[in-house]
Amino acid sequence: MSDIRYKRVLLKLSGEALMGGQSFGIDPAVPQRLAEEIRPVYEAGTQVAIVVGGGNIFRGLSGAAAGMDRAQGDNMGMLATVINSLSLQDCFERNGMDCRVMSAIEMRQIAEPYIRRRAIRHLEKGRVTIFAAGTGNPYFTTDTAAALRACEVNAEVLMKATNVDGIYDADPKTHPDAVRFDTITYREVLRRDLKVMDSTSTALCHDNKMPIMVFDINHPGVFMKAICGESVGTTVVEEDEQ
Ligand SMILES: Nc1ncnc2c1ncn2[C@@H]1O[C@H](COP(=O)(O)OP(=O)(O)OP(=O)(O)O)[C@@H](O)[C@H]1O
Ligand SMILES: O=c1ccn([C@@H]2O[C@H](COP(=O)(O)O)[C@@H](O)[C@H]2O)c(=O)[nH]1
Repeated sequence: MSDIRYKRVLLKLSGEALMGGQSFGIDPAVPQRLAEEIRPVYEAGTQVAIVVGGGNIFRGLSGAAAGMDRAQGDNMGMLATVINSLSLQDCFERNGMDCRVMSAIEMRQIAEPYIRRRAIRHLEKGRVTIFAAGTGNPYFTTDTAAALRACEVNAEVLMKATNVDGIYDADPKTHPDAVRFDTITYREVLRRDLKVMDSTSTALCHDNKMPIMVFDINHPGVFMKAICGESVGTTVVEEDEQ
């Protein structure tokens, strides 16, 4: 294995991936596998911040499509991310990792409130630090929360761990002939309207020079490879880096 390249990263985990083989909720085997994926990185001393999605439980847009008030649905979606965060914390702790959950929406009995300086302190002490409840605002996504928190805690890279092995020229789930990029610029992701991340999160990363990597978390060892700077999916870069 090559040397560790990144000392502090923000890992965005798909909520949908937590379902495993189920159609809803959390398959306990998935947090366990994630713990096994993250532990070598934790033990190697890389500081790991995490944002997890909520798509396995609720998305505000789906609620709105069914006639619900959008902001109300988004609040439910943010609470879904808290459930996922607590599930991950429980599993990570059982796997010997120190872990804290910080919520963008105050719920002090079950999670610390998100305070940027405290978050950085947790990371400096080597605790896996999970940022729950998205940005705390409706009309956003956890991808945008991940971009925001990555910038706030001075992460070196935003790693989007998902169910696809990178960014394609079309959604590979609906276009089996789609072609994967090894690298692509932020502008190109936005221009082509590629949906692997929402445009707000891509723009935020671009404006703040936050590198993005997208890879398939279902490949064992992929997180450590990414931490070592190996090419494991797609990297989003500036024009002059291509
Ligand atoms: N051009 C593209 N390249 C790669 N994936 C794409 C593209 N367009 C759409 N996708 C889809 O984006 C999804 C990746 O994001 P993910 O499932 O992590 O979604 P999310 O909304 O961030 O997660 P969550 O489940 O937490 O709500 C894949 O399911 C993939 O099918
Ligand atoms: O800042 C945020 C983040 C999320 N939401 C709501 O939560 C769900 C789940 O997040 P995903 O990114 O889709 O996994 C999302 O659909 C929004 O409804 C939010 O309102 N604000």
